[in-house]
Amino acid sequence: MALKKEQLLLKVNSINVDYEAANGAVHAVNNISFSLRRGEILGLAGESGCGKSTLAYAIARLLRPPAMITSGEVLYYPSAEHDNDYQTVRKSSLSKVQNGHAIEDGIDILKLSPAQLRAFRWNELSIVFQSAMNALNPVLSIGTQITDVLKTHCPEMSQDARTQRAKELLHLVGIAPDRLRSYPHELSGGMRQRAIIAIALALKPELIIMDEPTTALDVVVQREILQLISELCKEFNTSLIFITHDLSLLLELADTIAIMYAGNIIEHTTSSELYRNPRHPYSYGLLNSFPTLHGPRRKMSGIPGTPPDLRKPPTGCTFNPRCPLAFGPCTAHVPQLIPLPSRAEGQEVACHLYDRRFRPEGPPTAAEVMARYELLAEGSRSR
Ligand SMILES: Nc1ncnc2c1ncn2[C@@H]1O[C@H](COP(=O)(O)OP(=O)(O)OP(=O)(O)O)[C@@H](O)[C@H]1O
Repeated sequence: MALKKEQLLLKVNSINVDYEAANGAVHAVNNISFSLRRGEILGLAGESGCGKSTLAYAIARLLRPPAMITSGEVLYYPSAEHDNDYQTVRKSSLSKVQNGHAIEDGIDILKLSPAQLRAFRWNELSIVFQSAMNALNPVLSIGTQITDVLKTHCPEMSQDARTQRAKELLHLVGIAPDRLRSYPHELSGGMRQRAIIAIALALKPELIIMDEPTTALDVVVQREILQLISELCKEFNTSLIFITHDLSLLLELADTIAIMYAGNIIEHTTSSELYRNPRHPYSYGLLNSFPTLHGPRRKMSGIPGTPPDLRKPPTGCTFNPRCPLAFGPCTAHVPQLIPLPSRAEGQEVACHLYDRRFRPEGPPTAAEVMARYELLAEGSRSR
């Protein structure tokens, strides 16, 4: 999607990640490119194993062997303005990360040295992992865990100022500041998740990555946490990459959604556009695989079949063996993620059905896609 320069926070260019294995490399992320605005909440969705975590961890430089980033760049454009409280800290962390490069040119995260990465993490980017609730240290109070982050990254901050900041952070995430002395086991699941979010926000990073942060919580608490995340991102203009296989969550939280399939982004658009007009047959199937709380009732069909083996993905479009609308070009050519010409919001789709060279009559209607899915489902039931 085209962005004004000052809005741009992250630009991922043609990133590829493989997992090396004795029986062949797993192509977990395949030539993915996208941009992220300041303050944007981007949801990454797709079935288990499609590469969501690998992509996010590649951006954060958290992958370890056998994972290998084989090519690409991840350009980061931090804001030139600094929050008053953190002016000195950010200035010094950024100058380490920049290493003489102008911010306008972007800083390639993939080229940062270990020392630069240390300055980059927490200050510029923080991460909330899967099963984050268990990431808290059981033998340290919540307050100590927050002040430890501040101590490591803002050594010049006094103990009193750190405690004050920890109280502010707890208040921000809806935990009473007197809980500073509580240990993780004394907090409910939802409160522990809030504490994790407080830690992620401690140094006011520009970007947070959250990988399935709410899956262990019940639905009501999950909604409360999502609401909190959304409010905090808006308040601080923080960008968020939120990973989940639960598309219904993303439709409520995210500004934009990238749907992944077998290591590729196959559709990238706004949440509202995806909900109203999914374009890729896979997005359509995914949306119709779960009930939504709002909007018109959809007939649920699911997507018959399973994702491919990423060591030997099918030729052409990787979704073609499961696609109810696959036709000639789908097995022969790899579709590229390209903007739909008529879409002002920059909806991008990687599907030959939208390529007039292959389908001069234009893409199928939603009713046509649905009818084909039903046929496919009937076929797989009768087998
Ligand atoms: N250490 C590893 N060695 C080999 N293959 C791996 C390794 N880790 C992940 N993979 C493979 O890489 C692909 C992408 O995995 P990844 O965890 O990124 O997917 P995901 O979409 O985040 O899945 P989930 O929703 O289940 O977390 C999968 O096919 C997975 O089997």
